Amino acid sequence: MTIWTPDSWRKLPIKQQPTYKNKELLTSVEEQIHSFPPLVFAEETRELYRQLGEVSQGRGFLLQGGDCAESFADFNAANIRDTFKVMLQMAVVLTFGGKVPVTKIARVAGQYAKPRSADFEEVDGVKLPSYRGDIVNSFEPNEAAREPDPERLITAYHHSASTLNLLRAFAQGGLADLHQVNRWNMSFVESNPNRDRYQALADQLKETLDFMEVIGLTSETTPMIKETQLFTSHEALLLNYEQALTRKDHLTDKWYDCSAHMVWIGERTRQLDHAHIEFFKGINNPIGVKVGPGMDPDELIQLIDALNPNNVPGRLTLITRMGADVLADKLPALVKRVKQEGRHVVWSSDPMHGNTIKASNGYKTRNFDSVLREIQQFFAVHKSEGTWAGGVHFEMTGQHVTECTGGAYGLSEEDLSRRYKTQCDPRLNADQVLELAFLITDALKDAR
Ligand SMILES: O=C[C@H](O)[C@H](O)COP(=O)(O)O
Ligand SMILES: C=C(OP(=O)(O)O)C(=O)O
Ligand SMILES: [Mn+2]
Repeated sequence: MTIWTPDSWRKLPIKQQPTYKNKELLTSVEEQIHSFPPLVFAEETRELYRQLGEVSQGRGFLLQGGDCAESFADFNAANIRDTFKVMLQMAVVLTFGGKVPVTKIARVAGQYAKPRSADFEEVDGVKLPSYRGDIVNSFEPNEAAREPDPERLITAYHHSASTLNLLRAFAQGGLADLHQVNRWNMSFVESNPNRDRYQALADQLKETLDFMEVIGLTSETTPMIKETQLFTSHEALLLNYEQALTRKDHLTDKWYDCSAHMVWIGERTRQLDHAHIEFFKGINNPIGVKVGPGMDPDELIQLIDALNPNNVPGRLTLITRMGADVLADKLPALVKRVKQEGRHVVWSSDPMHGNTIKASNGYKTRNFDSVLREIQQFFAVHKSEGTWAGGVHFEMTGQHVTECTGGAYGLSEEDLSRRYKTQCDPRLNADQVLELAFLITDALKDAR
């Protein structure tokens, strides 16, 4: 048996890594990042681990969401604030409507690296190396911009640090006040074409807050009303970056990847004998793995054995991304087997990545109804298997983009060109994703 070290992954095959021309510069960048402060503190990560342990036992629900790919160009206070706001709005709806504590993890402050289906892509008739996320190369459609640049690792680190700094300030500094979140939700409901479906829940929430106020549970007397906790996460794709931020925690003498509270392995890099699985074995963060339609029950058990050999609740989140038409066929066997073997996992549904389509006008998109259908089926499967549908994982933004079709405003394929801003996959906009939160509360309440 080999001994795990933060760099033991380097001996194994690895997919989806950029090829840098300047290796010396790369090494020097890795050393610099290694000397930088960690982005998160191990103790916060342990708190998330504990909460996910509760989720795995059916006593909580996980809400994870954010950009497919954060971008350096969109790095500003308004974007960070709007992501924070919409996460909170959804969490309040799910907590109140589903009557269950909600753990919030954003895809933020480090979600910069993208695995791609192909090494090359065609932009306006020109064949170019694929864009692999701002931490690797530039979205600009020209050959020079697409060259992987090691300095981008440092830029990504600094952007992540300031993003996290602002998120922490928002979480503790008053922006998370429940009364405020409720006002945002009321205004969402009032202007929504489907307001009749959402009004009752919004009214009940308002009445509850009013009642709490009357009996003295106010923002002044009750810190829980005005503060919140938002954890960070990203796909830990570039293992050199993750290694540079992996630190030994002196309280416990254990290794933590301090680039985010939670990190996950993508669908394209979860081969059992490859580098990503090796790296994840040794870090003590709560971790996730994407599980696509190609997964079979034996392989899943081997994956769980590798990543959570001691079967600790909270350690492992399985993020299923099957596609609305495939889920009913593929998920039950996986869920049955994991249950039969008594493995503690958080089952979370990513209803985005199995439902990506190309619109007739060429845009990569997803339809609101397919997304909703995948989530509903996810709940239905867990209901019939007697397991807990533990969470949802969205690609979303607080911005009013037009990247996914459908929703209350009936976005059509023709609307996509109006505000199609994503640098990778299409995100649900603030209205669409909040609508989903309202629409899944019944399934959540029923599951409970
Ligand atoms: O976010 C996920 C992947 O990076 C993305 O879906 C890949 O997209 P592609 O198939 O266009 O490469
Ligand atoms: C790359 C992603 O997903 P998957 O690995 O499931 O394709 C993603 O979450 O952006
Ligand atoms: Mn994506």
